[in-house]
Amino acid sequence: MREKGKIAASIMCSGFDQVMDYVHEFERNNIEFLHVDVMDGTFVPNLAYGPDFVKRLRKKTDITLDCHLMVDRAEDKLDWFDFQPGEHVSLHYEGTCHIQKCLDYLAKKGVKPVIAINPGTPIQVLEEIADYIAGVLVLHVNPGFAGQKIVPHTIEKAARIRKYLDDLGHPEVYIESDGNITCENAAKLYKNGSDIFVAGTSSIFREGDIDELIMNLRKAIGW
Ligand SMILES: O=C(CO)[C@H](O)[C@H](O)COP(=O)(O)O
Repeated sequence: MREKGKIAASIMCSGFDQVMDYVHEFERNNIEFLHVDVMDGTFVPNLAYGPDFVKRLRKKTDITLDCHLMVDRAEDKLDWFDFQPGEHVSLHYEGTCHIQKCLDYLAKKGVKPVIAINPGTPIQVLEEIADYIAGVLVLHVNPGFAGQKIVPHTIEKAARIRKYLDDLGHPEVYIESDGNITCENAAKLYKNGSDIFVAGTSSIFREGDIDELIMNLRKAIGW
């Protein structure tokens, strides 16, 4: 039987003054992960949370952090965050020439290493690193900004990734979907094999009752 989908709430979508209010709502709703976007202004054309924010946030909540590093040369920056065992950290295939070394570094720290791939990156890049990853973060938008529209082919790309990982002998590697995860897109992606859903302005960070918004997304992903 297929497991229910999990939610990674994208804290970048909360506004600085509301971060902890949202975190408390997510704790009350048993949200599985807090997705923290780290942006360096070169890998993506935007700036977002840095190491101090990550270190403070982990002290304030028991929800598992799921840090998405949208940075160039991740190998120079991994030490800055003091990542803890059990946390999930995604690194972009496109952002470093030393991806295997970076993934290995995370695994040795007890962190779940996740590879992130942009919409235009072919799934075959997973072949050489499938042994070193716990998950694949599939970008359904070109990363950098909330509120974008899904790149259409990425919906079936999730299904191709699931099959590719299974064929490589890695059914345990999960798929996480990020970018324009509306309830409608989430339902299609869940059907195509995605396991974790980054919830941003398209689903839970919008006008309305937060419990209801979360429940609507949960219903789309097998609850
Ligand atoms: O990674 C991101 C942007 O690069 C955000 O986490 C995500 O896209 C926000 O969600 P939404 O697309 O629903 O606003």
